[in-house]
Amino acid sequence: MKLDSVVIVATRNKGKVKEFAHALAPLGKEVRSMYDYQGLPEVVEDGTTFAENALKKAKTVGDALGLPVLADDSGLCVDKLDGAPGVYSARYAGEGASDADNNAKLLSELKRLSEGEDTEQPLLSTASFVCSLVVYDPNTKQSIEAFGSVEGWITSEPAGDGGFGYDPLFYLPQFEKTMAQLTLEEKQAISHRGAALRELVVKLSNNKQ
Ligand SMILES: O=P(O)(O)OP(=O)(O)OP(=O)(O)OC[C@H]1O[C@@H](n2cnc3c(O)ncnc32)[C@H](O)[C@@H]1O
Ligand SMILES: [Mg+2]
Repeated sequence: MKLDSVVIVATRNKGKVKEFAHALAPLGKEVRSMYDYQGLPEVVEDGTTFAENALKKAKTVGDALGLPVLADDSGLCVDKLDGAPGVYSARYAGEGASDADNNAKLLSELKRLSEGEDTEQPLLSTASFVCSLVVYDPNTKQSIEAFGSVEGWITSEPAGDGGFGYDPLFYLPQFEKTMAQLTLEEKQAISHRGAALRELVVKLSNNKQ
């Protein structure tokens, strides 16, 4: 399997679309998303793992279009919250929640846990962003998977307006910045999605089917 010059990503997340378009442009690829096709089925993200949900997205959309499709299921795992919000990251504050709602919920959960601690710390917990990617070809039923992650801290002081989702709360000590303060290039070089995409490109180039 190999990626066509038009890469269809089974997503409705515009932040993801922007990152994939930016990352794949140097490889001569144009990115399309679910916004570019009419009448696609909704994907029910009821898997218990990121990989399961990514495969479900790629299969649902790939089967509907009859074309190979790339899908991304990703999220934030916060150590002090035992890995939450995890696969529920997009709907942490409820179905249809905005990024702002989810970020507010995350801060309130973490602040509740640190109540009574005598020192006021801006860094509330270690955390990781994780990303499962799957490319699925409905013609051969073959799928190829890749995974990436990045470690950081949740900060009580949101900063930056780049990226999307939980980026303003995800602090990277090595940069002394949040993910939302990085450029698209900088984010891609260190992010879960960047790492997963690099792994996927290697796997695809080694794949002879
Ligand atoms: O399912 P699709 O249509 O791809 O879009 P989505 O936004 O619902 O995406 P997910 O189901 O994979 O949920 C992942 C959530 O995790 C968060 N997330 C994932 N990657 C992120 C990133 O790079 N930066 C910040 N937050 C991220 C963000 O809140 C996402 O909504
Ligand atoms: Mg989703």
